[in-house]
Amino acid sequence: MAGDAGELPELDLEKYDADECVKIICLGDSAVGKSKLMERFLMDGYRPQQLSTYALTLYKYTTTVNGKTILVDFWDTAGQERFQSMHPSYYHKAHACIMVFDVQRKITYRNMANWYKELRDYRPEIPCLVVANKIDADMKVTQRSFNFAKKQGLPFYFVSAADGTNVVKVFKDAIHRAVNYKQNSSDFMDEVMRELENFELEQREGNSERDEEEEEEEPKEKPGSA
Ligand SMILES: Nc1nc2c(ncn2[C@@H]2O[C@H](COP(=O)(O)OP(=O)(O)OP(=O)(O)O)[C@@H](O)[C@H]2O)c(=O)[nH]1
Ligand SMILES: [Mg+2]
Repeated sequence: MAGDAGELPELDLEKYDADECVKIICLGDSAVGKSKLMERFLMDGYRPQQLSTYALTLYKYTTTVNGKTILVDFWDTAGQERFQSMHPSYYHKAHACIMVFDVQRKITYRNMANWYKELRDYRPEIPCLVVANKIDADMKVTQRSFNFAKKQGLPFYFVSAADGTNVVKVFKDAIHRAVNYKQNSSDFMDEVMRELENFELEQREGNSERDEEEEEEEPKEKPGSA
């Protein structure tokens, strides 16, 4: 299950040979294009027709930031309109959030405030990026001002999952912000998590050094003892 992977980042780090692991979540009403944006970024593709995401989809992606290998867990979920809010575990240990609305549907923009409130209840300080999707349907919308992001002091992007406009930029910015947040956050629980991860890393490194020493120290067979 996806949740298990989120709870065992140290195993993932080894498996993917990564230095750091970050979790990025996506929020927004149903059908605003969350899954399509991920599809566009991760697969560089876009299939026009697709069912809603059923529950939770977890995508793994590795990249390099400042010379370090970063494993990114992208969490995509579905049908928020149907559920109104997300399960707390969705927010758990997230390092950045991409909030999406559909420029063609006003209600999805108005609901940004609700999503943002819920996000802040769980993750008061993580970077949040606001994304206005589907600009390909009517380029004139980019002349309009959507003040929600500005009011909250959040970065804002006009994008299109359909033709790819700004998609890579949003995701790259989100990854950089997530890594930066993870390394420098002053949120108390994050600091505790960071200490724990460092402690586990040190222990693992200690163990593997000891294993190597033990291998070297294996008694050599005495000549003629066989
Ligand atoms: N024109 C246009 N249509 C888009 C764009 N992005 C998504 N769509 C369409 O919008 C619909 C919903 O996209 P999804 O990515 O499934 O939306 P979602 O936010 O993941 O929806 P849920 O999984 O139900 O929460 C699909 O029919 C897409 O083809 C876009 O950039 N432009
Ligand atoms: Mg979806």
